[in-house]
Amino acid sequence: MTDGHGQADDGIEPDGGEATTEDPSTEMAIQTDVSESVNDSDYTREAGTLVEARDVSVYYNDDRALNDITMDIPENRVTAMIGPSGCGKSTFLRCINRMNDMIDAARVEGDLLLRGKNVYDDDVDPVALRRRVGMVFQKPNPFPKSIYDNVAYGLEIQGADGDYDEIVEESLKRAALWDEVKDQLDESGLDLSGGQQQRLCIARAIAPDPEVILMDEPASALDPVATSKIEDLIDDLAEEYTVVIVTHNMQQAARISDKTAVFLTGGELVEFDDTDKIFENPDSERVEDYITGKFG
Ligand SMILES: Nc1ncnc2c1ncn2[C@@H]1O[C@H](COP(=O)(O)OP(=O)(O)OP(=O)(O)O)[C@@H](O)[C@H]1O
Repeated sequence: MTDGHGQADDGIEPDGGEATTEDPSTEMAIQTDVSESVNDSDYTREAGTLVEARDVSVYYNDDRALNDITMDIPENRVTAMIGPSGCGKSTFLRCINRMNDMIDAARVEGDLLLRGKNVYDDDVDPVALRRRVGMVFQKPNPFPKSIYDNVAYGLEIQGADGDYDEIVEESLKRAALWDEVKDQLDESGLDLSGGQQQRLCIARAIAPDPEVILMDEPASALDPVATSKIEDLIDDLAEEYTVVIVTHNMQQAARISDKTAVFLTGGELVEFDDTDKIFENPDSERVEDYITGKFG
């Protein structure tokens, strides 16, 4: 994000310190698991849809950042959100796991349903929700802890059951990092390369076994080789998870996503469709102009 709401390097303090919207320790605080209540279905929905936005608007104080967004995000697919800077992509992403709750000025209107349950209902615990909706940020933000502890940390503070060694190994494998780090699990996560750190953060997001993984420009701080690994990984992840990714890179959206949502100035969702359709034959002239680089 480029609008002054900060990167995680000033907020990641697993043993204390101020929480930010990009601080994974915030998401992982010990809470009673109310995931059952999130699963209760109050709504009918289209088969294959995991996340539904219904007339979602977001305001920061009096300024509207998102304008009546309605869209269905399919399960086990990669959905990309593209659009010019400031059009509300990150704001929308943060609606899905209620990270906007941490921004005092933010107010969300409308319904945001996960498996048919409005995540903004009073009986939904945002921290339990964030175990089901993991998040990976633009800049890799591992904890200043060992590789092992980076992945196990969230499990520990949640008091999660299970064999942590097994979960750590499995998460690192799913994040395509295991082979590179299996002999150095006790070494600091901060000593890894940027691309490895980002895959470590993905392993950390996977460890609690979420249903959705939100990614906010996960490769924009990485070199082309590391970016390519992350893109391959995203493709693999979609076999098990629903991935929603914000990217500034249109080629990346075209390469990795099944669906693309185009947000334009004013926080408007102008078109949402199969990625091929958006890039080859969009309905909206404004989308065509954006895709072809006429503005934005
Ligand atoms: N914490 C905040 N407080 C006040 N305004 C905010 C905050 N976060 C975002 N905004 C405003 O909301 C609008 C949408 O911002 P958002 O970061 O969601 O856009 P974006 O499309 O993700 O942008 P970028 O591509 O630059 O990251 C912008 O006008 C931005 O200035």
